[in-house]
Amino acid sequence: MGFHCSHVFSAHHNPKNFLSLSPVAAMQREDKVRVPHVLTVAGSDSGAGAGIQADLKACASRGVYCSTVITAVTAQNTAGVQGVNIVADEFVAEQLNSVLSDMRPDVVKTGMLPSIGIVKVLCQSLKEFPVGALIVDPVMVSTSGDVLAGPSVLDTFRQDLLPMADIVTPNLKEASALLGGVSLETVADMRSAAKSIHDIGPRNVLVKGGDLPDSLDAIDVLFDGKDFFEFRSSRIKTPNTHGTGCSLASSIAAELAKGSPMISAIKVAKRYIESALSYSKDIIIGNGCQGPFDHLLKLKNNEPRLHRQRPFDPTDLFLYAVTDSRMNLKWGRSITDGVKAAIEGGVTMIQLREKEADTRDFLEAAKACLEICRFHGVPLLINDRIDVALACDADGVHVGQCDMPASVVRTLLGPEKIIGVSCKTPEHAQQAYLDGADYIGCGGVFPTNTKENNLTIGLDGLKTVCLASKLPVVAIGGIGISNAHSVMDLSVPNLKGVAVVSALFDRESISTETQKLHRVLTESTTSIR
Ligand SMILES: Cc1ncc(COP(=O)(O)OP(=O)(O)O)c(N)n1
Ligand SMILES: Cc1ncsc1CCOP(=O)(O)O
Ligand SMILES: [Mg+2]
Repeated sequence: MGFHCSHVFSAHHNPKNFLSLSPVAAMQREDKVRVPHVLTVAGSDSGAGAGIQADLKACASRGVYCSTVITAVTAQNTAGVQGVNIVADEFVAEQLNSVLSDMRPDVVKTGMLPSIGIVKVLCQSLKEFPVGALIVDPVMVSTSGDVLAGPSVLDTFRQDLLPMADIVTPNLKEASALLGGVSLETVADMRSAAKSIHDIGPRNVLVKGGDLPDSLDAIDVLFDGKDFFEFRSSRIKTPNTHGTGCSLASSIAAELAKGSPMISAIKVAKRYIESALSYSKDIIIGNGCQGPFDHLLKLKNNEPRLHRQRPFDPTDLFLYAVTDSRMNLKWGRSITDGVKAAIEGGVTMIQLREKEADTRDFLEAAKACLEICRFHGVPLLINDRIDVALACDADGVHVGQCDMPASVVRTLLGPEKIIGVSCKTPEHAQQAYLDGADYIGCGGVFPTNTKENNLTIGLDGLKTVCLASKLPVVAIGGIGISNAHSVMDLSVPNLKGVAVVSALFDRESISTETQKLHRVLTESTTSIR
């Protein structure tokens, strides 16, 4: 099917057709955003640690679009390369034509180029469709020691490809191979290798010293034809380094595609790889001696114990405890003690609302509370502070009309986290729904001393907002044992519970008051049914 398709379009017969937009199509694009784009020309790694798959992940993680031309399909895992199937030159040419003629990548990055024909086809395509920058990662031997591009390709590499490159990024073995087998053991050797490779024609040469013996740092040397630059990063002790070369080159490509100058592109790319390696140092994927790393810095958090076990359930809003640093101070309690007592009394959701706390103390308290809440299966949200929520991986945040807009919070926190928004009017409720919130907090229902200058909307105001809201609602403001039933007696289906501060935390025994309030709420909801 794919074969037929590519021939039906026959892009390479008339590539200009792809480039000239009709006035209508051009107009439709006027208000659109052009995104930075890297094309990677490389081999596929079935283990997905290196090659095309690493390039895709690195670019995605750096916020750059990545298209792919596949030069070879390898059977590969964490133990090594078991097989290589080289793609025919003509089909590499067809892929190149398809992408270059239509999508206009800003930067081309090359990896495994396993045949002379493929190198020649690539050089030809780049002459036909020039790009902003060409990064050549001269992949010859895999980190497991398997040969990915034989010596026969080297001459074509040197004669045709390297003179077109804006930067070439050999490791010590590759630099040595490009120079006919010289031995490279010191930073001084790397410098002279960079200079010799520069004589072949690339604008910049980055010799990577990751394999340099006896060094605490990973040192890379750049020569730009005039000056030498050294880039150091700490050597991360981990077996999970498969694909670092490909990923570094594609990250440099990504930064160049965004418009960065070469030196800053290399600096940013190295920092990114260092963080990803450090984050991934303990992950286990595969049984071989060299595992992949986690480009997106996400996998570790999947440990079930550390994760919220279930998606947001509106019944969690039933008895929602909101902490208050001043009340804790008044009663001489820590935040964690307050949270423990509220859970003991039966709260169904917790929000840390610590307006006075220093950020560092707040984060530490949030982490400790999160551990307690995860253990008891109670969702924990952070009031106002998206940074703290992100740093401790809380279950969500609650924001008000003057805080960060919920749509921005959703982008920052991702699709799974719980987002609550304070609403006083039907318009607020409508906007919260459009912004991707999960619930709304509506109040102050009754007068309160906990939040200054807060407008009281009464039970009528609460009912109006509930009826206009497509989201579940929790009522807040001056609610306690004496009036909680009047809130629940409104019996609007999407009013799911009450959020309380002083009725729990400005009391001698948090757990006793929580139990009492829980009973009141249960009694009013059963009497409604
Ligand atoms: C459940 C719930 N509802 C409303 C609020 C109030 O949030 P906001 O309007 O942002 O005011 P502050 O709490 O930040 O003073 C809330 N915190 N929780
Ligand atoms: C944070 C907030 N938002 C609206 S009213 C309120 C304070 C609620 O505190 P209390 O339950 O002590 O009245
Ligand atoms: Mg707020």
